Amino acid sequence: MESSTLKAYSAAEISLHATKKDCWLSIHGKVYDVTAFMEEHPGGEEAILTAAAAGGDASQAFDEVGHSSTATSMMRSYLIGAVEGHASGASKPFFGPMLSQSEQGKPAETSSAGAFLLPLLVLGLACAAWYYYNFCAKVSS
Ligand code: HEM
Repeated sequence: MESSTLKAYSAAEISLHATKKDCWLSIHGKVYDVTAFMEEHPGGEEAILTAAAAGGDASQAFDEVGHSSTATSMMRSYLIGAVEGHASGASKPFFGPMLSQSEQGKPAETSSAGAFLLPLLVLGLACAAWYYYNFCAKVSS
């Protein structure tokens, strides 16, 4: 994968770039130079600078905002490297938390209940139609 060709940066090095004119962030094991993006960031410069000043690891802050898929695809343009020793981070899927939630949460139950009710509904309608046509046939004859 691309992560193997990325340059590795230590957490200490990333934290040195925490100003408006030179700002790096690490998000899920990848390093982004967001200097050029800060002014355009819809969430404001401050949000990014605060995350950078806090040591550069903005993974949690980024996830908590619930950034859109547009935001995640924009990140690619600012990617400059990977965090040193963060092997799992590079391969960790971004949607991991969301997937595990739906695996154990209510959405799964709802969909299996729906899958069970639909055939019952079809069967019910078929029985009603059968009864209706039989009844009509008896009345008309
Ligand atoms: C490379 C990193 C980042 C990119 C590309 C990015 C991109 C974006 C984009 C495109 C939006 C508009 C809403 C959306 O599409 O989700 C947004 C909103 C926002 N972002 Fe970021 N963002 C980054 C990092 C961060 C970080 C580190 C924080 C720290 C807290 C942050 C906080 C916010 C906030 C507060 C909003 C506003 C949400 C709202 O008003 O609903 N972002 N960001």
